[in-house]
Amino acid sequence: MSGFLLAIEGGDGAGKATAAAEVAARLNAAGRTATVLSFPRYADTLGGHMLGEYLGGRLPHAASPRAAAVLYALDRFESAAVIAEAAAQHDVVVFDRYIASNMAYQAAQAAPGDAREVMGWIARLEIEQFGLPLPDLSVYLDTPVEIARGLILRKRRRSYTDAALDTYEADVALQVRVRDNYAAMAREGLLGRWATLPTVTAGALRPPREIAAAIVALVE
Ligand SMILES: Nc1ncnc2c1ncn2[C@@H]1O[C@H](COP(=O)(O)OP(=O)(O)O)[C@@H](O)[C@H]1O
Ligand SMILES: Cc1cn([C@H]2C[C@H](O)[C@@H](COP(=O)(O)OP(=O)(O)O)O2)c(=O)[nH]c1=O
Repeated sequence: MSGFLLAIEGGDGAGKATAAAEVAARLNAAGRTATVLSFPRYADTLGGHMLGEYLGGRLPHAASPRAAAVLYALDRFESAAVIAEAAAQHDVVVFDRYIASNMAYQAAQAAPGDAREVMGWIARLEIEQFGLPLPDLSVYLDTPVEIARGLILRKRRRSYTDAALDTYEADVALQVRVRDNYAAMAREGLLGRWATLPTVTAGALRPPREIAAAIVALVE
């Protein structure tokens, strides 16, 4: 594998998909080759299909954090060849969510005393057992929960649900714990190097091109 693996991370509605697309466009315009891989890959893997059922509330039982984590990890495990191919053919592969998403979200749903253990368990599952590559850099898009919520409501309809907010997005307390978990991962350098990028200055969202330029500067 040769390409630089850049993970864009953050809560729901933080602006990850927008930033990932802009970063790839900027890199391509500057003569580098870049591509975006978005996880979960709902339409492309068995794990992704099951996750669509789960997030759309169509599975009969709630899954425990570790069980849900296995589905997300399976979606990436099934995508290993696609990741390797993307990295072989591009200078930069931009992930719109990667392993840290699983750690942040599933630990946020574990019992408080079990959260750290769940994060470590997921990292070991995905890196050591499933053999997925570590990212070279993870960028945490730091968007306040109330602004992110407004952005979620602007998103187009998702493939797996007709609801404006999916099961996770509807839960504000969960989104706050997700933020805390990302902050801890970035502070402690779990899964490698991190950069935290505030997307709001003086109460206003920074334009996507400015956010993308800051990310490209970090990659370079
Ligand atoms: N920096 C920004 N300024 C204004 N609108 C944005 C910005 N980033 C994202 N959006 C809009 O907010 C919505 C959610 O953004 P998206 O990138 O899909 O978030 P995520 O992938 O983190 O869930 C989309 O409608 C998108 O066009
Ligand atoms: C990729 C990934 C996502 N998630 C969570 C975060 C989101 O709340 C949810 C769906 O991912 P998301 O990227 O928000 O999909 P969409 O933009 O189509 O709504 O899954 C995990 O818990 N683990 C993972 O590994």
